[in-house]
Parts: sequence; structure tokens; C-alpha cells
Amino acid sequence: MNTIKIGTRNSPLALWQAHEVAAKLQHVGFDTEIVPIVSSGDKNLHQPLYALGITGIFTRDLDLALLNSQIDIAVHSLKDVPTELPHNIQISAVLERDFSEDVLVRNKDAEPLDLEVLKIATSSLRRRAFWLKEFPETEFADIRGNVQTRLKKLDDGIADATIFSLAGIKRMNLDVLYEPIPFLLQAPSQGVVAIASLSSNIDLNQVLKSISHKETEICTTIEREFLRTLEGGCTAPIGAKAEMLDGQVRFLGALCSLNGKDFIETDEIFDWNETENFGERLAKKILNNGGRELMDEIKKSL
Ligand SMILES: NCc1[nH]cc(CCC(=O)O)c1CC(=O)O
Repeated sequence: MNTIKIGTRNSPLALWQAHEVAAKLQHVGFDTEIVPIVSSGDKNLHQPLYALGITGIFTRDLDLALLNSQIDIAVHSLKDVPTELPHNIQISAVLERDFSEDVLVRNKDAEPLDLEVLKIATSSLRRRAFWLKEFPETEFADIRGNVQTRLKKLDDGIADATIFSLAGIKRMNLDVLYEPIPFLLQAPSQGVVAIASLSSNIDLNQVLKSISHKETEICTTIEREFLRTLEGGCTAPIGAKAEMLDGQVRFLGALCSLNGKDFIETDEIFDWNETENFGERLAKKILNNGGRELMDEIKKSL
């Protein structure tokens, strides 16, 4: 096989992730070349993502580059990858999950305010809804851009605090103070780097399989199946976390109304070899438990 061309968005986080994948491939004997591609998700920063009304805004340009053979693989944050993939594109490997949770980062010049009075800069439906569930009076500001841009906007004073994926902070080695947010369930597949490739590229896919982290694969498959079954192509405040402990998997999943008032969750432990269709089964349980009405309400108001 010739040099493996690695497509990536050109944000610092995306490039870090692409280099991580390059190192893994080099370790099993392949040459690599990193090909940065500007994505439309990075070009349109004036509107929050859910307002753009299309899924896959971060992945579409890399999908196109894969399909026209400009690149051999595309590296993504798995949480940004839609659950329905284009024809002939598949997730062929995931790297071991490092950190999965969201954390609170405060404006460093702000008073040490109590959580319930903080103005929070986040455009994520999930983060807003789960925060409102705890603190219904909270005010929010919209914020977009990569981690570094968002930190700068925070320091410029658009809000008292913002919420980040801890994985992003750690990967960028950012020197910021952060606090855990125990009531905020992570996005499905948060903290996981994924490699997409053409399904027809059999030889390459075998190589990719050999560098894939099996436990992370099992956990993210459940989380993404849960998401796909619940959302049915629409975005909604959905959290999911599958974790392996001694051959068992613990799964936490939740659906929340936009205003945080309605909340349906599931918390289950099962043997890892019984995980077939588990994400789907648990999502259906939530749908039959008031989730269907909640999803209809969310779709109407977006
Ligand atoms: N939504 C953007 C995004 N996509 C992936 C990460 C970080 C890495 C990850 O969580 O997988 C981030 C930043 C954030 O949510 O703070």
C-alpha cells in the first residue's frame, strides 16, 4: 500500500487527532500524509449548529474528499459524525477513549459566582437543556468556533463560563481551570477519535481494524445506536455513556426537553457479550416511556 492520505479539518484539535492516527498507522508500518480540508462547518460561524438545519456539516466535506479519492481516510471526532453515513462510507476504527465528560470553564476575571446565577456561553442543545434541568433560570449566550476561539470569546466577557468536552482541553494541553458537571451527561461518543473510509477499500479497512480499540468500539456502537434510534435524523438533547467494567457494560442514557423540564433516563448494567442491539433496545424503552411525545415536541419547536 502506498502512503495513506489522512483527511482532516484544519482546526488545532482536528490536526492533533489526525497526527494521533498517523502515529498509530506508522507504528504498524505505514507512511502517512496529512491533508487538511476546510469544512463548511468551520466557514459558517454566525449561526448555532442546530439552526443550520443540516446534519454532518463537519463531516460532509471530508466525505466528499473520500468519495473522490482525494484522501484514503478521514479522521473525525466521533460525536460530530451523523449516525446515518453516506453510501460506501463507514467508520472503520476508533481510538481508545481518553476523557468523555463535559467540564465547566469560567471566565478567569469573573467573580466566583454560584452555578445557578452563571451566564453560560454554549450553543449546544444538550448542554443548555441539561443545565436548565438543574438551574431553570439560566441565561445563555451563543458561542461557536474551535476551542481556542471560544476561550478567547469567554475572556472577552460574553458570559461567565462555558462548557467544553474535557478531551478537547486535554488534547490541546490548555492551561485552564475546569470543574466537573456531574448532572450533565456527555454526548454519545464524546471523547472518541474515529477513522472513516470507503467500505469498498477492503485491504485498507483490515489495517484500520487492526488499530481499532475494541472496548471503545463496543461502547460507542451502543451509544450511537441509542442516538440513532431516538433522534431519527433530528437533533435533540440526548446524552449517552457506555462504560466497560470487568466484562460488564454500564449504560446511562437520557433524553431531555429543550427547557429542561422533562427528562427520561435509563441506567442499566449487562454482560458485554449481550450488547447486540442494546442501544436500540434502550432507546425504544425511552421512546415508549414518554420519549416519543417528547421527541415530537422537540421537533416542532426547532
Ligand atoms: N462540538 C465540537 C467538538 N467536537 C469534538 C470536541 C472535542 C473532542 C470530543 O469530545 O470528542 C468538540 C469540542 C467540545 O465539544 O468542547
